Amino acid sequence: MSSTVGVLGAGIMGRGIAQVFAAAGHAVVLCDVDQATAERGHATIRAGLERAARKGGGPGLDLLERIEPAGEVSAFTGAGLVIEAVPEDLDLKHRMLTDVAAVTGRDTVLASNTSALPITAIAAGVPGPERVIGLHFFNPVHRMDLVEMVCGLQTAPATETLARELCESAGKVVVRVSDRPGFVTSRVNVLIGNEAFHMLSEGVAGAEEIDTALKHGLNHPMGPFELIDLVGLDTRLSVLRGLHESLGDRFRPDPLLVSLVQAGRLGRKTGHGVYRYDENGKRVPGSGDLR
Ligand SMILES: NC(=O)c1ccc[n+]([C@@H]2O[C@H](COP(=O)([O-])OP(=O)(O)OC[C@H]3O[C@@H](n4cnc5c(N)ncnc54)[C@H](O)[C@@H]3O)[C@@H](O)[C@H]2O)c1
Repeated sequence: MSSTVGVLGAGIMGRGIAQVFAAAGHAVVLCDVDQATAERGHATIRAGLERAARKGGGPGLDLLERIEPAGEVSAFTGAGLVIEAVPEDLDLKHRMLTDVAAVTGRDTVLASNTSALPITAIAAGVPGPERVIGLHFFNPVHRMDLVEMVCGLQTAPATETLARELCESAGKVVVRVSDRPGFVTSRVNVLIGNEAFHMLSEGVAGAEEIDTALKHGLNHPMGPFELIDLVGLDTRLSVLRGLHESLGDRFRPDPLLVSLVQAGRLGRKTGHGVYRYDENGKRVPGSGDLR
């Protein structure tokens, strides 16, 4: 089987996934809506590696040569594994994997990095649904070891084996979970984040105080608002909406989160979410002043 890995979507997650597979020695094709967007993704990976190298860390710049930007899914022909990391939208993901299925061999594993959408529904109607699986990576991908491997009703055991082997070859710890809404991690994580917004809206404490309390009192490595700004408020809202629909009222998105997304405050990627960030991505002191 080919060890070439295709990544569809050169956003936050796609770039991270491309980087870790390239760092593990795989050839990677990184595809987005067009060539220019894919090349911007490649340049962003380079900038991150250069930043890490200046601080004396990171895997080095050599891996960039193994990442080929592409503007068409036809570039995935010959890949052993293709992972989609396009926005959290069932129809879009289903459409994209159907397009990828048309240009890849029947033994290519087709994976979705969805945070919470059902793999069985994404796979339904994709030619060869037995090769579709969920591979849920975590942000930032180069620092977070876990991959939740989500098996849909149609996922074949051979698909599981190949997907596990490839993820482990990139140094990941793989946990197999069933195809239930939110899997394990998203289900817990979005509840914590939503509760943090409820507390902020009720005036229990300010954003910085809530973040500090969970880091220092509950040993969370990041506060819930720091994490939401990293993940993207739009992504978090999509996940909550999906879980609200499937699991009921306890996942109803907090109105403040909805308003922030409507205002375009999507987190670090737009420079403003719960907190504000300067042009170097540094948090502006005192900017967590939402009430
Ligand atoms: N952000 C996180 O922390 C995180 C963590 C785990 C999983 N996820 C999941 O990963 C997926 C991607 O999230 P993200 O945060 O990287 O999103 P993002 O908005 O940063 O990136 C999405 C990318 O997909 C591209 N895209 C959109 N439509 C496309 C198309 N038709 N063809 C090719 N590319 C297309 C966009 O141009 C963009 O580059 C989502 O399903 C999300 O739920 C996100």
